[in-house]
Amino acid sequence: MSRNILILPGDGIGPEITAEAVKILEAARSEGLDITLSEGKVGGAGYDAAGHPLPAETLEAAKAADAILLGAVGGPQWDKLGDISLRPERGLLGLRKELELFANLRPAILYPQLAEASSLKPEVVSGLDIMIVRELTGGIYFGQPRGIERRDGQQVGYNTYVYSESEIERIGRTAFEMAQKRNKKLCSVDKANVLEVTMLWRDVMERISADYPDVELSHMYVDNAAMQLVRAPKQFDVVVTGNMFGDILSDEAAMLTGSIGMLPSASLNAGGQGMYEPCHGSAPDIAGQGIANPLATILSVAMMLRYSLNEAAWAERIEKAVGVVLDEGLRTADIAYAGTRKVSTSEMGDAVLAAFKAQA
Ligand SMILES: NC(=O)C1=CN([C@@H]2O[C@H](COP(=O)(O)OP(=O)(O)OC[C@H]3O[C@@H](n4cnc5c(N)ncnc54)[C@H](O)[C@@H]3O)[C@@H](O)[C@H]2O)C=CC1
Ligand SMILES: CC(C)CC(=O)C(=O)O
Ligand SMILES: [Mg+2]
Repeated sequence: MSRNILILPGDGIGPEITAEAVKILEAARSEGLDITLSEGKVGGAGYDAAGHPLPAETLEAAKAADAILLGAVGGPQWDKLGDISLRPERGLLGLRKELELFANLRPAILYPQLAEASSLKPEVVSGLDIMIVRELTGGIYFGQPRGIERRDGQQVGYNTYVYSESEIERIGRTAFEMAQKRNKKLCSVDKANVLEVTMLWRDVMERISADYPDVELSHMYVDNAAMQLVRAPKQFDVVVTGNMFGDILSDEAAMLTGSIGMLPSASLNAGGQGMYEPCHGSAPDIAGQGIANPLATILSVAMMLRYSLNEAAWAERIEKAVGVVLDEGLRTADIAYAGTRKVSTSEMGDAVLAAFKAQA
């Protein structure tokens, strides 16, 4: 049966990078992978077309899709919208919440060819392979109450950091299962020395660890984790953390792999449906210049094939194609250094496509 994939390019560099990833999906389809592609609008593009960052038509198509590929949302032209519920980022948050995509997997893997592009010394990062498991539908990004209001003659802004036991338990179990499939080491990152919500987080992680006796559970405060990630990142294998800490730590981890343009992600719900997107944003500073790195988006397609479509062999072909192109010395500007050949977004996409086809 044909699997139905919804493409949501979004804003800024979103359309540029998803176009390169779609080339790979179309090549796979022409070689026999049974998929159907359709496209929708989200974020600022959704607002401009339909007056809402998550148009009803897009939400309906997303619910019906077997998997979604999203570029990125946001941009300065929409930051001025007075009604914050209409801003592009709310479209993305709405999609995550409506589809209950609570488990966000962000693998920070250093391709050996990019050791020199990493922000850290090659010996500190060589062989780096961390899986960050970020809770995606709760925490401070969703907690109520939230708002900005006048109190005592001045404006006060507030958000609520809230997690229920069941929300912590389900992301915890996802992380323990991931650790079981990998190196049986799980580090839970919290701020349990200050925040009650993360004291509960730590207690739940401890309680459920009894069901995974083969996994070694450790705990780390988020400030220390941020420091350890740049001091000795290879001490981590699977990291589980809440929505905001995971957002921040994964951008930090991206730089260990050479660039934010290298980090793919999968956002999964309990039914295995998934949305796949690069970890970066819409990069308005480079949008329209044809210089964005499409590899995080292309690698997100590999994650889609592995996690939602159960097509690991196709996923491996994509990952291998990326390796071939890096071996050839091709680099977008963000990962270029002396001795490599700087290429545009579409040249990089075409090179990956050629390396992908060469494995047919
Ligand atoms: N998942 C999403 O759709 C996300 C959306 N955003 C939105 O994106 C907009 C810009 O946010 P920023 O904080 O600037 O984060 P950003 O991730 O868009 O950009 C940060 C820096 O990384 C660079 N960069 C990002 N992706 C790149 C790529 N593929 N290749 C080369 N360089 C790349 C950018 O040029 C910029 O200098 C905002 O509106 C923000 O809300 C931010 C993060 C995630
Ligand atoms: C809603 C997004 C802008 C949050 C984000 O930065 C991310 O998911 O990486
Ligand atoms: Mg982010």
